[in-house]
Amino acid sequence: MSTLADRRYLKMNGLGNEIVVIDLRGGRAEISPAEARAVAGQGESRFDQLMAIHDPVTAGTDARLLIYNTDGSRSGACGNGTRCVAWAMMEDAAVSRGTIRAEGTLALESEAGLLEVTRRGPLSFTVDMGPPRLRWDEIPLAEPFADTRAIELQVGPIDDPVLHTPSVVSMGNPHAIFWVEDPDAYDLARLGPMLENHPIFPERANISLAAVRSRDHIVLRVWERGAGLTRACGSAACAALVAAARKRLTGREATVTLPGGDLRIAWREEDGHVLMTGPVELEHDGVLAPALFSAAEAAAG
Ligand SMILES: N[C@@H](CCC[C@H](N)C(=O)O)C(=O)O
Repeated sequence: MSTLADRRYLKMNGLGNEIVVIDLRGGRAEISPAEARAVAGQGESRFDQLMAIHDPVTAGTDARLLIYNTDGSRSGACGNGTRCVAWAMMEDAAVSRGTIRAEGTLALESEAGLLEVTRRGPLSFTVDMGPPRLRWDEIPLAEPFADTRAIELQVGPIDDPVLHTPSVVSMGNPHAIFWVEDPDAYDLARLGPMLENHPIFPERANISLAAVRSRDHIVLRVWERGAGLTRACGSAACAALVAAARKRLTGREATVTLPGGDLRIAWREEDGHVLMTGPVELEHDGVLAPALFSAAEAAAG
């Protein structure tokens, strides 16, 4: 029987980015890709990202996060999900273990590094997403590019020239940002899978269409690696602000408007860290039914 069967979960969202939070502290095993897909495949526990809270490894941190996409793959970062985890660890009676906190910070380790989260209000959090990675081999790309503000991409079947010169940024996960006049004018459900799996991205990439409306306003739509079209992606919003500031299209602070709403992003001058502020919402809590996992176990042999 899966270690996830009968386990409590929280269904949350960050600007409509669907997040499931599961507490696996107490030495519980990591979730397998098949288990993640089994949870994602159910109506009630459907997610864009599953955030698994594990025991901390590094002294001085509060927890370690493992982040799963709908297709069972893992990601180093998830901005919207990290805010949801912080809410659960400060506010949910079970996950907070009786230490409900109306304010304060949490230090969360992800596979991409340390994420510090500060509570701003009952449903509002700021995540310090750390510095962006801008070198071609940090993103990573399959071949060297001296300047990642714009790379030349060979995309045979796409004839729109603006879709051949994305900016690329890693926020702990790979992002390609295509600069367009109107993100809604493109069929992102068709372009997304083609660009996500382009051979220049050996670890695939999150694909954004971005329009700069003013020095402090970007409009964004995102096709997420491993999850598809989502209503918001926090790390993509951070990547878009960094890329826009590097191209001198905006300053170092902007509101990023996604289909699910607004995030405020700041690229701090002093230490180069990117700060993301936005809301969370609890939709329901539930218990994962053992039956969810029989198919996953059968498939895993
Ligand atoms: N929605 C997330 C990012 C999710 C991770 C992504 N799909 C990946 O595989 O890198 C966010 O809010 O940052």
